[in-house]
Amino acid sequence: MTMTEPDQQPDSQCVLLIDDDADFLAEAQRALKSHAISSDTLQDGSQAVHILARGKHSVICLDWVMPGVTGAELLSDIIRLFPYLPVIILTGVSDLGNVVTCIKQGAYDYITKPLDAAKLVSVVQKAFVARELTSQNRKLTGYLQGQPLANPEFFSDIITCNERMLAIFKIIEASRTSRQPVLITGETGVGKELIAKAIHRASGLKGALVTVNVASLDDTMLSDTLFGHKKGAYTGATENRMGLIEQAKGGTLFLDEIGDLSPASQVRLLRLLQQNEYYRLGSDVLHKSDARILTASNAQFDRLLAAGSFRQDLYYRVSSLHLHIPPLRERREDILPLVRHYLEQICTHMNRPVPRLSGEARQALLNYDFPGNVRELINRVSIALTYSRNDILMLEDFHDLKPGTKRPGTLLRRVGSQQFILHGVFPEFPTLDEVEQFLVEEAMAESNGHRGIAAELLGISRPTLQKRLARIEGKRYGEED
Ligand SMILES: Nc1ncnc2c1ncn2[C@@H]1O[C@H](COP(=O)(O)OP(=O)(O)OP(=O)(O)O)[C@@H](O)[C@H]1O
Repeated sequence: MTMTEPDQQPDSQCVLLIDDDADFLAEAQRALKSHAISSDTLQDGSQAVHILARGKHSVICLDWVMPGVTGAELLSDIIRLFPYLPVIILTGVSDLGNVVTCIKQGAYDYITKPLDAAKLVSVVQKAFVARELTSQNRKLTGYLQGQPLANPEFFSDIITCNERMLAIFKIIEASRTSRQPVLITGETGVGKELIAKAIHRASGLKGALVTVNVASLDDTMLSDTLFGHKKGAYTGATENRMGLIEQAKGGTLFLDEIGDLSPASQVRLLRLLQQNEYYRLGSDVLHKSDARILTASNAQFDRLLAAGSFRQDLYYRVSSLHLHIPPLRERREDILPLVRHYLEQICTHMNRPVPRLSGEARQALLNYDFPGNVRELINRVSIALTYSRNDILMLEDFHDLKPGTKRPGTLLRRVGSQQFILHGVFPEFPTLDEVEQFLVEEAMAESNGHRGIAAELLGISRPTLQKRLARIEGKRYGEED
């Protein structure tokens, strides 16, 4: 039997210390506590499995030599029942010969007695990270094997049916309990800020999501904005001011455009990430920060690193997890659902009926590269609606969009494990009539309005096409079939 992994990792990182020596347990517990690591102790190994089954602990420290149930016996039980939990063996120097055996058996690491407090803390901290990575890997493997999203509501404001985007959602879900920094990259307008919001939502952190665009701030303004200042720190600092880090307490600090940080600001950010500590300007009182740090940039970091304009150590720090959002031209199946979504949103706002798209306009939108990505798409939809009061948006309403040639395969490609591209064209499962109208309009667009060619493409006679076109026109103007 293997105990299944609890769905979520424990909120707090808690160690279970198992040793028959009460003094050793007290000393180890004190050492961990001084680094804000909580622990429970057990002097008798016979209760260990029962307690671990509650799922509270993420790391175990286990004495090798104990009366009753020995460390060796317990280790094999723990590895069999809780294979995802790192076990650190506590052993005397004279028993070092056993270490090879227990590491081979699956123990994570060992610490020798008498206790070296710094060593204990450092091995336990590493084990927490290992535990987190194992947990993320297990979840990811499950997802990639086809499990659906467990919490689609985290991503409800992101319109997509693209496989790479869905994989990013799954990574966010799998790492939702992590407090490590995340770097989000991608071209301008791809939705990096929306992804940051989703990460914050998924984290369940109670504090706020505080966003700062660091590109517009020089070194002093950045320090002032992030860390705050003490009254009198500089001319004009007439009041104490709390920094945004403090506002993000218990929450998330999202630093946008970090590729543009000056060298001095990079050093400040590195220090904050390494030590989770900072001083307000003009103050020598040290403040602690527990805000999760997310960063984003549309820069290409390999170039910045090669040019030496971005510190390598900072890059490694901010990119514990690196999510790259693909541009819209690499996920064309998202274009029409996004157009429809924003048509509906803007029309609701303008209190007008939602127009349809002509086949030509639809084809041109599908073929356009959108260098400004979703932001540009929203602008184009909004401008088209401003120019056209008709109940059908024509190609001419989308300025500068050239009718392109159809990309082979785009419309029929399978996306995701259960979704077809049909969902990329129709918001809901379409009726036969809707599919027919779509195909007729596509054929007319493809043939540049030549009815003979369109009829041939559709495999019907010209008079039949004529009838269907008349029916579509009739519907458009509210006539009965
Ligand atoms: N998949 C999506 N679904 C719905 N709206 C989206 C999607 N992606 C982006 N948007 C919208 O597009 C606009 C731009 O998105 P966002 O600000 O998140 O992009 P960004 O990558 O952070 O851009 P920049 O690098 O310029 O800051 C926003 O209005 C956002 O709501």
